[in-house]
Amino acid sequence: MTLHEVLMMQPPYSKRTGLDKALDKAEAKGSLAALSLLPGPWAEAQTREDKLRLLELDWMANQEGIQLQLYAAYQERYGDKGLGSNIAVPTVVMHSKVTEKVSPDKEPSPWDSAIVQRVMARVILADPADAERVARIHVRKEPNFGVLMDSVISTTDNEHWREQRQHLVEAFLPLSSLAKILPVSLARAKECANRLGKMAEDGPVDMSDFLLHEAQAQLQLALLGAPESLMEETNAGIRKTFMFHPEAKLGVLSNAMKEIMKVAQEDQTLGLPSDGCPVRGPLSRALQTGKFHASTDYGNLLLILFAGHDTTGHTMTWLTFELARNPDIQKKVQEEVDQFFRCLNGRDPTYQDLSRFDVLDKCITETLRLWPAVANGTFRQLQFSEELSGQGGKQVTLPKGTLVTISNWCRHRNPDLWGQDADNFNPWRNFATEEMARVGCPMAAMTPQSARFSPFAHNPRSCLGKNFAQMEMRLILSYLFHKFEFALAPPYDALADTTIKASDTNPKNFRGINSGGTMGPMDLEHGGAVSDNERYLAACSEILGDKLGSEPESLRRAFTEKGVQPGMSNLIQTCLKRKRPAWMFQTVFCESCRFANLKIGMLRTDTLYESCEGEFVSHRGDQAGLHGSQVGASACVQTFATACVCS
Ligand code: HEM
Repeated sequence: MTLHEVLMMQPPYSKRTGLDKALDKAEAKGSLAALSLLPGPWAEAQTREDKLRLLELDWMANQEGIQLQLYAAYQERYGDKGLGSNIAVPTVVMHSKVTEKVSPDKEPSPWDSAIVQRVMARVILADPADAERVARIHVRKEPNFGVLMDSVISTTDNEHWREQRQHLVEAFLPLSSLAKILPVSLARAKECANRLGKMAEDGPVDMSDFLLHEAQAQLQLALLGAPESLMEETNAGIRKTFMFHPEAKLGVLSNAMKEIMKVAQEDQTLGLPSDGCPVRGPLSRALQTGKFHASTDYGNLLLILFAGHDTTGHTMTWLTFELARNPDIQKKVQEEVDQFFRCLNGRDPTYQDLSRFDVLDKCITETLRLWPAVANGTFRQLQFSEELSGQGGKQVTLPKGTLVTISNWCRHRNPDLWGQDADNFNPWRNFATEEMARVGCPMAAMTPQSARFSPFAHNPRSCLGKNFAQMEMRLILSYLFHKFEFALAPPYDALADTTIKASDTNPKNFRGINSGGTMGPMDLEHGGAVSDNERYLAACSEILGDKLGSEPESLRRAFTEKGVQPGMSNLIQTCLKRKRPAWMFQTVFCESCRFANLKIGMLRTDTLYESCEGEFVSHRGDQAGLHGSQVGASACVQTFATACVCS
């Protein structure tokens, strides 16, 4: 099993055991210093109760996928530059931490890490100049992607990042790699248009699911060189696991990874440009030839299976959604793609041909602005102290180690940067030259970016897969808009003329759900919001007052009628009374298959407090039938279950 699969067994809301202690520790360690330097909700939190409520709301908003909208509401309420205000928020983070005691007979190593929760301050950088500068010079990541081990996206060691990046980048070179694998991508794009035609015969199609499937297919077939049968077998299962779908099955993701690794190891026809043979499945080849530790290869495959499909699938879904809402623009795209195919006069497009698009380019760029699939942008931890813009234009100095989120959401939606129509889809807006992608030429390697726009993050730690994403999106979308006209089916048709605002904190309204790292559309057919949003609504209304209209009042009444006091502190206290054991993980690597085994250990919460200084880990292992004997107070952790995929 992968750690991601184990996390899938967690309840939607973590048990808040120890939040009080964690807050004490954070205050004692100075981890909340940024909260007094920048505007934000903390200044209004008069009592300890208020502070705990803020932390609980932040956690719940995260679980609901609405955290960025909440931050936008904070910016409008507490900052003096609206969505352009740098603010600071208190938050509960999940950080990976090298564990000293995970195995008594073994020295700690970077990949023996546990996921720990801490209370910390997070700065949301929204001032465009500050955002760009910090992204470019503070390359060090926050350690919040522990599930991905020490992969290129997650490593906090800048040298290790550089080595991986230099090695993997060859698979994404526009002319020497992508142009060579385009025929595989193209064949799948044609197939996808046929597939949609058949599906549409039975009525409306869930385009989000369809496009996520196609993006996963493109990734496996073209970049990883996997056989079609393996792709079809694993596609849906991998996606369900990543989205914590209720039908997701344990072991599906790890078995798929094992099979894909096997192909990468055994298929002699795979090649990178530098191998001097035809380029095929270049990314699989790159994953095999890096000479990195197995934890790095494992993390990179896991990362690529997720980031390589989810981002692109969501971007294409948002684009289709916006064109369905804007039939005039859709018509212009259709005219352009029809003309594109006419010019080809029956031959297949090449990579260079993709440079002919203009309207489609503009629509993709506008989609990346309005609905940035990676809406969080990037998470950094300051490598040295940094001066940036505070309230009233005053410069403030943030200490080294401060957590900084260079969020795309607020900068991409800021009317001061984009005009009063910032919440609307307008591909004709005045994008700067450096914001537009150039696809199909050597310049395609450039990252589309500016101070106000960074859908793929800023260089040097920008997206590695952007060139592939730009290529596959143009292929898929040109075939789809050549063949089909898209309209919104019920219940989505009700959204035809609505403006979806960046700071709408009501989880019941249609919105982007930013969960698991990417922002996809809310599913109106299967219950809408993720979970439990009455608690979120009540907490949100306590903190943002009238932001949610009258609804919270009726909820409050409903709570009172049932004899339940609304307010998060009750929930926290209830959890505190129930002392539950917690879980810890260690991943070790099999000598023969270099693949991961996950060891699952159980911790006593009281022991954990002593050993981990107020940090806590909690998982619902008991619900997954992973019972083990509880260890004595003297030992910190006992490994009792090993899930090996090499058998
Ligand atoms: C529209 C599609 C995509 C968008 C909007 C996107 C966006 C991003 C963003 C914002 C980051 C920075 C994240 C962070 O710092 O935490 C990133 C990193 C990354 N992306 Fe993408 N991505 C897309 C497609 C892809 C694809 C198709 C792949 C692989 C096949 C990929 C692979 C990566 C990798 C490996 C990194 C880490 C780079 C590093 O840290 O040096 N992405 N992406």
